[in-house]
Amino acid sequence: MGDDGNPQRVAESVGPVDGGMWSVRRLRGVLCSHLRFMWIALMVLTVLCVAMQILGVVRQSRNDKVLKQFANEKLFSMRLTIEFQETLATTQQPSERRQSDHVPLIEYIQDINQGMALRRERNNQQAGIIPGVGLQQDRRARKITTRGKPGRLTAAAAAARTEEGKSDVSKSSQPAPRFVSEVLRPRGNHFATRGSAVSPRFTQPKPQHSSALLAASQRGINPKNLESLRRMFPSLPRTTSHLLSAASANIAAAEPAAAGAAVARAVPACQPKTHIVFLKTHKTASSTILNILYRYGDSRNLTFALPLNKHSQLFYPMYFAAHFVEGFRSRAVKRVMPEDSFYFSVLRNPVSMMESIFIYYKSIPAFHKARSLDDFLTNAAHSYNTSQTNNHYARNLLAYDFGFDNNNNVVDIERQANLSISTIEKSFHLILISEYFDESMILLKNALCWSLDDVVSFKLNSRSNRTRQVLSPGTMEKIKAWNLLDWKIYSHFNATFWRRVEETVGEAEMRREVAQLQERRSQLMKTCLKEGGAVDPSQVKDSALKPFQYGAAVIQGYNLNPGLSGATRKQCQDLITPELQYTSALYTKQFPELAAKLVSSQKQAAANRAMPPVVRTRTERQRRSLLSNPNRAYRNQTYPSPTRLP
Ligand SMILES: Nc1ncnc2c1ncn2[C@@H]1O[C@H](COP(=O)(O)OS(=O)(=O)O)[C@@H](OP(=O)(O)O)[C@H]1O
Repeated sequence: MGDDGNPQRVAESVGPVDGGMWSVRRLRGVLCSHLRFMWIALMVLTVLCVAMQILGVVRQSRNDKVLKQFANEKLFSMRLTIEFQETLATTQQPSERRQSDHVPLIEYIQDINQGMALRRERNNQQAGIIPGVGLQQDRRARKITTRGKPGRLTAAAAAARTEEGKSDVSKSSQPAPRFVSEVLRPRGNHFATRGSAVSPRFTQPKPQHSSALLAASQRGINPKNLESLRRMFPSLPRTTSHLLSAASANIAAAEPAAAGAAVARAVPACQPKTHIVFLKTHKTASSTILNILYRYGDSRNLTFALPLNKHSQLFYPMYFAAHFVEGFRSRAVKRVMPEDSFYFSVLRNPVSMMESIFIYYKSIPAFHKARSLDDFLTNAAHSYNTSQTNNHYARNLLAYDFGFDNNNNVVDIERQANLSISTIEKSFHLILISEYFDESMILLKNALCWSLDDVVSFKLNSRSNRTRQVLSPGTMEKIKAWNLLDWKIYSHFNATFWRRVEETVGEAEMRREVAQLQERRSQLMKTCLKEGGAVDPSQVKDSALKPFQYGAAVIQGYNLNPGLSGATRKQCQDLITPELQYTSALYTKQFPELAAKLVSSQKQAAANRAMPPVVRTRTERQRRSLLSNPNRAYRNQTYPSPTRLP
C-alpha cells in the first residue's frame, strides 16, 4: 500500500514486474562477477578477525593464569623512582679489587652484645616501637642480606670489565635481585630510535652482560618465573642493553671545600659501587639521599637513568617501565640495570611520616576537607575513597611506593606484612631508616665502598617548624592503626637495621664514624652557608635554588656564602641544589640536544599562549600529546615543530 493506502500507487512505485526481475538478475550477476573477489576478500577478513579475537581471548586467559600465579606467590610491583649510575670500573689495582671480597659479608652473630641490645631497645622506644617486634624476621633477613654479598659481586663485575670492556656478570657468584619490567603487562610500546637522544657516552664500546636480567622496574619477579615469562614473551632479551655500559670513570670529584678533609676523602680498600638503584620513597629524606647520589655521579660523569622528556619522575605513580628512561630506544631494550646493581631504599616512622604527608599533600581528596590530621583519622574509615586520584598518599604510602596494595582491608594483615617484608628483603640489599640518617649513611658508605665525604649532605626538603604539628599520643596510635601495614614493615626493618649495624660496623665504630660525618657536615655548613643553616623559601635569594613548594608545607632552602669560588662554590652549590633543579641539570648534561629541543618547544608553547585561541589549539594539543605520551614522542623522533602563523 502507498502512503495513502491506494493499491494502484503501490504497483507504480514498485515498477513493472519484468523490470524488477531484471534488477535482481543484474544484481546477482554483478555480485557473482565484478565484485566477487571483494566479497571473498571481505569474508576472509571476517574469518581472520574472528580467529584473532579467539587467539586474543586464549592469550589473555594465559596471561591471567600467570598473573594469578604471581599473585598467589605474592609477587609485588614497585613504583620506583630509579636512579642509576655506572662506570667502567678500571681505576683500581687488582690487589684492591681482591680485598673487596671482605666487604660487608654478613655473619650471623648469636651472641648479641649487651650494650647494643640496650641501644636498640632505646632507639626502638624513641621510634615508638615495641621491643622485639620484627625480631622473628631477623634470621630470614640475615640469610637474604648475606646472599647479596655486595662486595663480592662488585669485585666480580669489575674484574670482568677490565678485559677490554667485555664482561660477563653471570660469572659473579651471587645473583642480585631481579626485576623485570613490563613483562607482565606488555603494552606493545615500541620506541623508535631518537638518534639525538643518545648521549655520546651511550655510544662508546659497551661491555656485554650476557646473563644479566633486566634489573630495574617496579615489577618484582621471582627468578624462577622468569623462564615461563620468557616463553610467553620471547622478546624479553637475554642481554643487557648496551646503552648501559657507557660512562667512563672520570674520577675527578670536586675538591672538598674545607681543609682537613683527608679522613673524609680516604679511599676505602675496596671497589666502589656505581651500579645503584635507589627506590625513592616519599617524605623519608629521600631527596637528601638523591642529592648524595647525584653529586657522586655528577662529579664522576656517571650516567643516570633520567626520566624521558625531562620529567621530574619516572612517571610515578605508574609502574616502572624501561621506556620511561631517556635514551632507551627499542622495546627490546628492557634491561635498564646490570645484574650487579646495588638496590637500596629508605623508610621512615609512619607516625612522623604521616604528619609530614598530611601537610604536604593537604590538597588530595582524602585530606582536603579534614580540619586536622586527627579529624581525618577519626572519620577516615567512612570517607576514605581509595579510587580517587592521589588518595594513595593518605595510607600506607611506604607499601604503595614499594608496589604493594596499600589498603589494610585484607583479611590477614599479618600475612600481607610478612609477604611484603620478605619481598623487600629479596629485592633490596639495604634498607635505610630516616630517623637514623647518619647511621644509615655509614651503612650505605660501607656497602657501596664509598668514602665519608661521598655521603655527607645537608638536610633537603625540610619543612619549617611553622608547618609542623605536635601529635598527641592518641593521634599517634590512630596513625599506626591506619597505616598498620607500613607500621609492620617499618618495625621490621628498624629492627634489622640495628642488627646490621651490629653485624657489620659495630657500635663503637658506628659512633666514631657518625661523629666524623657530623663534624664534616658542620665544617661544610660553615664554609658553604650564609646563615649557617636552612632558611624559609622567602629568604632564599637565588631563585634557581629555591625548593619546590607544595601543599600547606613551607619547604626550607639555603643561601650560599658570598665570596665562594671555583670548586668549593660548585661543591657547596651541589649540596644545596633541590631535587627538581638537579634532575633537570643532569638531564641537560646527559642529553644536551634533547634538552635544547625541549626548551625551544616550551618557548614555542609560551608563544602560542599569546596567540588567539584558534591558532593555539592545534599546536598546544600536539605539544601536550608529545610530552605526555613518551612512546609517541619516541616513535616520531621529534618535538613539535614551530607552527607557522597564518
Ligand atoms: N638528613 C635528614 N635526616 C632526617 N630527615 C631528613 C633529612 N633530610 C630530609 N629529611 C626529612 O625528610 C622529609 C622529606 O623527605 P623527602 O625528601 O623524601 O620528601 S619528598 O617525598 O621527596 O617530597 C622532610 O621531613 P618533614 O620536614 O617532616 O616534612 C625532611 O625534613
